Amino acid sequence: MSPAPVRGPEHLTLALPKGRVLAESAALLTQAGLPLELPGPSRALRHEFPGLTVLELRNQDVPVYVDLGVADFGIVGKDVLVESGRAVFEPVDLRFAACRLSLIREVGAAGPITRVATKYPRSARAYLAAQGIPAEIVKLSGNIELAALTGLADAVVDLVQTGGTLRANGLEERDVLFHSSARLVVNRTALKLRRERLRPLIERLRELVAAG
Ligand SMILES: Nc1ncnc2c1ncn2[C@@H]1O[C@H](COP(=O)(O)OP(=O)(O)OP(=O)(O)O)[C@@H](O)[C@H]1O
Ligand SMILES: O=P(O)(O)OC[C@H]1O[C@H](OP(=O)(O)OP(=O)(O)O)[C@H](O)[C@@H]1O
Repeated sequence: MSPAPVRGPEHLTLALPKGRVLAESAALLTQAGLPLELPGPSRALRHEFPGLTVLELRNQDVPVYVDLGVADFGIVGKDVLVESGRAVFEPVDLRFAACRLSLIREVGAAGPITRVATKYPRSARAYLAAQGIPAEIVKLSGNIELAALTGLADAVVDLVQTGGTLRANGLEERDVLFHSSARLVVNRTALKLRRERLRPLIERLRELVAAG
């Protein structure tokens, strides 16, 4: 493990997820005054700007980097944050990437739920326990809806936004576990050590979100 570079309190390290959250995060942070111009398609995983390092991560890794303090702050979906179980400070609901985590079955499916497929086992387990449903949970990595279509599972827990994926596949939403949107997350120690930069940034993001 190479030692982490020593950075002064004026330097910030930001964790951003690849994928659908990236572009809007970069646009919002630019509006908030960060010197952030991510390159187009590139294999680079770390980008350096004046006073700012940006790490490009998988969604699930953002809470890990922020909680362990390798990144001072980041942006990630509430769904991923809940699933991570990490108690990072979550000062701003950024409102974009809005969707919900739902229980889904084939249209008209009846009978008990005995096996549930999901990318969100922790959230699914908590929900099933609260409902008193003693189902097995199968962790999958993507295209979760296919598990209900193929009989791998008799229900799935997955994200719904427009409902287009459900309609296209003869599935229906039976319950909503919780609503999700992108969140600003901040390492608690960094908030103290780098407060002169992080506090104004949090305030600016709050204002931008409130202004819609
Ligand atoms: N259809 C959707 N509409 C709106 N927001 C969504 C939708 N699907 C996912 N999201 C939100 O955007 C986040 C990132 O989604 P994305 O599709 O980029 O991740 P992914 O490619 O499935 O994840 P990874 O490859 O990192 O496992 C999700 O965690 C969720 O908060
Ligand atoms: O209600 P909708 O508007 O159809 O959106 C929901 C779909 O969007 C996400 O998938 P995504 O397109 O990111 O593909 P993925 O399964 O590879 O994550 C999610 O997993 C659902 O499948």
